[in-house]
Amino acid sequence: MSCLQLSVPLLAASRSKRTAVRCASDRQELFNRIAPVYDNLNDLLSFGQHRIWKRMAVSWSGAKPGDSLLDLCCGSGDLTFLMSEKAGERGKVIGLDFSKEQLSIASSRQYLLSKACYNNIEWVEGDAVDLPFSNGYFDAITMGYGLRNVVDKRRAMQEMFRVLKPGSRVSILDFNKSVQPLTAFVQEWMIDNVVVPTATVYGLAKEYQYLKTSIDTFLTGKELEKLALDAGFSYARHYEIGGGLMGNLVATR
Ligand SMILES: C/C(=C\Cc1cc(O)c2ccccc2c1O)CCC[C@H](C)CCC[C@H](C)CCCC(C)C
Ligand SMILES: C[S@@+](CC[C@H](N)C(=O)[O-])C[C@H]1O[C@@H](n2cnc3c(N)ncnc32)[C@H](O)[C@@H]1O
Repeated sequence: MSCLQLSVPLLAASRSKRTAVRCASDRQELFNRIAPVYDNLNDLLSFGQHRIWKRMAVSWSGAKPGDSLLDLCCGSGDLTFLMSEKAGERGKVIGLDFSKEQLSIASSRQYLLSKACYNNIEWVEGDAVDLPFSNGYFDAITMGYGLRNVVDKRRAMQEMFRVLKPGSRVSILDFNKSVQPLTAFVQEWMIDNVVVPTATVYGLAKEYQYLKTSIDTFLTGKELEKLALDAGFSYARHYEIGGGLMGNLVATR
């Protein structure tokens, strides 16, 4: 069984350093594989709603003109481009990801979209659990659909705390691991009966089946708030959006 199917208890029990590294590389390869169709499938499968959820995440980050901003697990750059528009030409945005293919798509989109402010973007290949930035460097951080995919979530939260300026915010958008049985049922039904069958057409059934496992083994809103407070954040609040299917954690350093 690949670690894309392992539950957290199994993963935690067998978590040698080697297992965690293999799991991270399995996920890195997964996002490299889906990179060519990732954006189109997100638009198709959420009827474009994911763009609204991403705008909400960026607004909650408090990003403003002239800021130094980080979009963590940037993928193809959706939130990076939104943060770039917030920072403006006086600001700067770093989009960090460990998938070469996702960063390649992001860089191509930057060229094709060719908005003046997008010159403030720098793409960095790196790991969310070992950020190549000094302490207290960023005015705001976004992380869209990334935390659920990071093996060592605690370490990633500690790194976000470290590189944020005091009083600044992180805004973390992801699927919501709902405690409401009906919401959880609808989310699972959509993935099983719409998302995976659609992904199967592109030969990516396994990759999108991982979505369900990763949500099942994710943290609830309350657990995410505790993760942030344990990392040192002074304030943390998780908001359910998209009818409870998605959630956004806002934490202040
Ligand atoms: C932007 C979205 C998901 C990004 C995403 C995150 C991951 O961790 C993945 C892992 C493996 C493969 C793909 C992804 C991935 O795409 C959210 C929207 C896209 C979703 C794929 C669609 C989810 C459908 C919802 C469960 C129901 C939507 C209801 C609709 C708004 C009426
Ligand atoms: C679902 S995509 C999200 C992309 C983008 N933020 C968005 O909202 O569409 C998750 C991204 O997280 C990246 N990722 C997962 N674990 C990571 C890690 N430990 N370090 C850096 N990037 C990571 C993957 O390569 C992938 O591009």
